Amino acid sequence: MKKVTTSTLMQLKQKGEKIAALTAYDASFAKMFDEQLIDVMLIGDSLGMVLRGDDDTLSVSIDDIAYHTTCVRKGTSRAFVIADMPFMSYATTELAYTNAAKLMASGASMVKVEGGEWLISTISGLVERGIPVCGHLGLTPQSVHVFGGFKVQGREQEQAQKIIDAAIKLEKAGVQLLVLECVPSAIAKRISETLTIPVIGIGAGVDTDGQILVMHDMFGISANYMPKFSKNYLADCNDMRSAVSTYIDDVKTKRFPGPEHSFE
Ligand SMILES: Nc1nc(=O)c2c([nH]1)NC[C@@H]1CN(c3ccc(C(=O)N[C@@H](CCC(=O)O)C(=O)O)cc3)CN21
Ligand SMILES: CC(C)C(=O)C(=O)O
Ligand SMILES: [Mg+2]
Repeated sequence: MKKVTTSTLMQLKQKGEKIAALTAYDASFAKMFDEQLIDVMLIGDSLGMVLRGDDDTLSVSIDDIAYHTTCVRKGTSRAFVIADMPFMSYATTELAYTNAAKLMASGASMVKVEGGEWLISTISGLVERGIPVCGHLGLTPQSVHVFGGFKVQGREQEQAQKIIDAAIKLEKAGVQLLVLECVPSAIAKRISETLTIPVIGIGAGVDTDGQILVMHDMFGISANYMPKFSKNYLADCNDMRSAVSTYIDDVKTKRFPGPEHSFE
């Protein structure tokens, strides 16, 4: 089967076809998601919360992500695999190079970093050295203590404009994909229309170029809590494979997310 690449994702956006993504942390689930034709799998630093049971993502290490990336890579034959750079692993450009190299060597095809303006030179340096980068704006969970909680971002005009400007700058710096988390749907729509690269939303409304969920939320089994933007796809089918394929189908047909999973 033909592998999903950055060009495939770009083509999906150009054709107006939605990108379906899930987090994955091990080979068995990765294989199941891959067989159901998920487009993208992310080894998220959310593993600190859903696997380890922490209240935030801050204590996840580069070795944690590298280990789970190895696991996911072994279960994947088609999907595009992205690995999160954990908290402080890209605090300087030099650190970013060393740590991104570890994740690529573990089987990632792209790394994801949280932040805007301050990351521009790090991102262009990574891309110039051959490491594809995914941006992440809006609610960036590694800044939870700066935000004072997991709160929707971009509700005030000035803050919204900052996110829009950052998205444009990230694209210019060379990111080939952007995750937008917990921002008002109208802002996510505007950014998705403005950028050439695909925008994948989580709690960002139905008008982004794709959707991502934490797999445990999609199965309704998360240890801590269930964010409003998630949906339990096991609730009315009782079969994991059907839950995954219904989620993918709902993303492709824009049945997910509904207004009840989105913010104004
Ligand atoms: N299980 C899980 N799901 C996630 O989506 C997720 C993680 N863990 N860990 C890493 C980050 C943290 N995320 C979170 C966590 C909580 C909220 C939350 O409680 N949001 C409120 C909105 C609050 C507001 O209105 O400002 C909500 O009601 O959903 C949002 C994102 C997203 N990511
Ligand atoms: C929620 C997604 C986008 C993420 O960054 C994670 O799972 O860590
Ligand atoms: Mg993350």
